[in-house]
Amino acid sequence: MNELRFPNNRAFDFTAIGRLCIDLNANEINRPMEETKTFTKYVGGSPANIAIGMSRFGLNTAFIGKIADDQMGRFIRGYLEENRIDTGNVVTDDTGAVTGLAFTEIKSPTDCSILMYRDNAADLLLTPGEVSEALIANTKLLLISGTALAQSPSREAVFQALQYARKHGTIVAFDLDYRPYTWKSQEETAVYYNLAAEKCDILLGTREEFDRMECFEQEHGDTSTATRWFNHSAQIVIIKHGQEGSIAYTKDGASHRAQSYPAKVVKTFGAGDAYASGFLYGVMQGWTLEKSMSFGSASACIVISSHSCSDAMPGAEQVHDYIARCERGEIVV
Ligand SMILES: Nc1ncnc2c1ncn2[C@@H]1O[C@H](COP(=O)(O)OP(=O)(O)O)[C@@H](O)[C@H]1O
Ligand SMILES: O=C(O)C[C@@H](O)[C@H](O)C(=O)COP(=O)(O)O
Repeated sequence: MNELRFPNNRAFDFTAIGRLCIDLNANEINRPMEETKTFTKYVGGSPANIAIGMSRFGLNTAFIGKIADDQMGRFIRGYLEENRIDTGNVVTDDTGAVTGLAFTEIKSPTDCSILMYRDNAADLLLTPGEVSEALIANTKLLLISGTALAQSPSREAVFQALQYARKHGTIVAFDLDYRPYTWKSQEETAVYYNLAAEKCDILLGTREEFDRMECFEQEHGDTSTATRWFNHSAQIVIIKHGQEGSIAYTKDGASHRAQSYPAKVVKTFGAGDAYASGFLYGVMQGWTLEKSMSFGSASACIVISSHSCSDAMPGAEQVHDYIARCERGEIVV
């Protein structure tokens, strides 16, 4: 059973902290990057995608992050505002840092990769002093994301946000979102991931991401992962297994396995972000874990059947409709 109690009477349902970037998704799909000539620009960055998803579900959403003082940074701010996300805590960098870029290569629906350009990226320059205690105190659910832990000062900014969340009883979800870029070593990654994860109420990651975080542990496996984090603050641990679905554990010892829905896949990236927003939305509505996981899984299908991640984030009606169509056998792959 889900024992989480979200605080009442807060202006914001959801706040995400971390990366605001640009995705440049290949227009000529099903071919390698060497043969790709044109791209479509979207707002990207895993926490940005999740925040956009939450806002499309109708939640009052805010973002804490840092953008470059350039055309890309202004594009990101404008897109968040168009999507009714509060940008009062999105700071503009004044050091000449740039916007992180993710060029996506779509070789086939199952063979996708990302070429990241993240030298001197503005998002990693967020400082602890730029994290608003008032906003976190006025938020029901805070999302942190692993990549922001990769470098100072954004690493300290996330720990400061965690401290404010604990102080004010704000629930924290941690999407492990491990990206090899910007981390220096496996040990560094594991140490900071562990320090953050032990302070969080909900953990979401793929099996590979949990393995990386738990590289100092002897035992690897979904059950031992869940037990380990329940000895800290976690109430819910979700382990995602791609097309094989996902498994959720709750602190009372229950677990639930969700199958994925059929999808006409264009590209695989964006699945995790859409799943996270769908699942967290469900949990915030007080739905059962089963229903929340199904909603996340269907939301993931909608995004992987589309060209973008952020722009394709669905509204709630669209997700309910997708589930209904799957149940009627209308989506055949
Ligand atoms: N090929 C697929 N077909 C249908 N659903 C998928 C597929 N890949 C992923 N999903 C859904 O998205 C969820 C998250 O995907 P996963 O690949 O595990 O995460 P990430 O994108 O973070 O690596 C899965 O639990 C599943 O419900
Ligand atoms: O997170 C990024 O910087 C890139 C994302 O915007 C990108 O679209 C993506 O890879 C999403 O990945 P996933 O949801 O973890 O599959």
